[in-house]
Amino acid sequence: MENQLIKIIDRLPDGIVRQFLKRNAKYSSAVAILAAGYFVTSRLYRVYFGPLSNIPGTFFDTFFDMPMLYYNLPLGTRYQRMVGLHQKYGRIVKSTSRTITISDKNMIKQILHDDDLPKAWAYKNLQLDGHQTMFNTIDKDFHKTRRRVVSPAFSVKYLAALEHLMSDSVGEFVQHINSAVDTAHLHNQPSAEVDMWRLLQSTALDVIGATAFDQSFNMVKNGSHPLPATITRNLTHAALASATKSIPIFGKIVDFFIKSNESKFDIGKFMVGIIEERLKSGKRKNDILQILIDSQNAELKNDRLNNEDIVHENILFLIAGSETTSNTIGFAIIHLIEHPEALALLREELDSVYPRNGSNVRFEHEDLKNLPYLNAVINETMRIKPVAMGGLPRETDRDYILGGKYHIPKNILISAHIYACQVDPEYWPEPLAFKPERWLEGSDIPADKDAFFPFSSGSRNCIGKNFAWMEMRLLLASFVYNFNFDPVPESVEDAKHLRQFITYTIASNSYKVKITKRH
Ligand code: HEM
Repeated sequence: MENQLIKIIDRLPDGIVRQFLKRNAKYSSAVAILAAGYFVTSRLYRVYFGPLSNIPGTFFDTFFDMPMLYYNLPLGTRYQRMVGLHQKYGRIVKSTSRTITISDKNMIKQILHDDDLPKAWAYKNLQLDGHQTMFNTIDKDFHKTRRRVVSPAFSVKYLAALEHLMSDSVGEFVQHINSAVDTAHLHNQPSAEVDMWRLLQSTALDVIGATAFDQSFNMVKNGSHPLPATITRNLTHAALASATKSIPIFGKIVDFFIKSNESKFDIGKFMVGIIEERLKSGKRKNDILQILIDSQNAELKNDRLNNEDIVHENILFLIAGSETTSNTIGFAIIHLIEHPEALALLREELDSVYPRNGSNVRFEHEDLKNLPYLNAVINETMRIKPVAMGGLPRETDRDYILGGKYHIPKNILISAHIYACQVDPEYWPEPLAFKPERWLEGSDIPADKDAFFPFSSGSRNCIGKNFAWMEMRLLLASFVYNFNFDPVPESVEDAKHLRQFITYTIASNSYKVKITKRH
């Protein structure tokens, strides 16, 4: 041991430290042994007597406190491990010495709704250039003010005024598929092959562009736009940087890679251009941006959003409001393909409301919102394919009693694992089966709505919930009503490989279907 230590010291560059260590090699080895002993003892203490020692979990996780990246390899699969831990240890599990995850419906309600614990520190990693938004702030006062100012843009009444913008984008989506089928026929092919996953993403981006600042990105028409592409890239970089920053050299390499891959597109300039144009024109428009701009004349100073605040909130809407809805509808379509009996029931319902007369139908949300089977298909999809698959992390801001019996100290991260809760067999019979009928009145396997949190709960729940419902109903109804569809064989395979990156998605980001027109 002593000789080995001298060898190591010999490799160090000349200097006072090296000379000192060499002369005192004997003492140094004693110090090293003591340090190692301290490390092991303190970790063992943490496992068996630490603040979370009464919570079940693996010895390995608590002893080593492995960084998130370890379980995130291949990227986007951490949620699988957490689900596995819940299956093994139950509804409350320790995943590091300072983190627990819960899948008990009452505990989830307690932390998200009743006690409304603050969001965990990790959300700060999502603050692009350190800028706070309604989503990523962990400051409760900031959030309360920002949410109050933005809320009118998502009220049911205001959304009704935005419906025509949404419907225009959905109309483009239907038109795009119609043209693809016509082109296929011209080439003597019976059906068109369309990548639904990407087309839905493009449609959702067009919807959010049109409703957020009256400017569709024309993604469906043109296939790309630098703004959403840059935002996705920045976000992926932020997530990667946050997962690797605690690993010294690797973190630096990732940082270098990110800097050298930054997009040339200036999001701020693009967005400020739109805001300034609106202010200069003096014209009011019915979109989300107008509500944010109006805040600049608010009586209270804190209620006024400057241009930079508006840019960041709009970026947030693009992120939070696109893949969330498009992936949910993508998964709904996959489930309907796998369950032809459910597809037939949905078609029957839509056909009964809009009798087929050969002309193009423009769906009204007022007619769709109360359709039980349409709502059941979307709810059932959000139950087994929730957007927030990775969990919703909160942090204790005081010594805390969870579920009436677990003593949790301050500064512990508690993550609400909504997926594990939404497939818990005690709450949901046949938990992994896609059964829209559980959401229908009088069902013999009724949905346990208290164990269902797709939009979270409490003060930090999804502000875009009504927006999302309107868009998802319009999109799914239009597709199912107008088209027949079957997957291409590679896509059946693709759909088995899922990942949680920003949202829960298909790893290949692609799902191709063969489409024909229904009439
Ligand atoms: C199927 C669609 C959607 C689902 C399942 C969903 C789900 C969620 C969830 C679970 C949260 C809480 C996240 C957390 O605590 O970390 C959230 C927050 C949020 N969502 Fe959604 N979302 C959807 C669509 C949308 C849309 C369309 C928009 C906007 C146009 C939107 C905007 C937001 C915003 C701004 C927040 C932060 C709210 C706050 O902290 O006050 N979401 N969403």
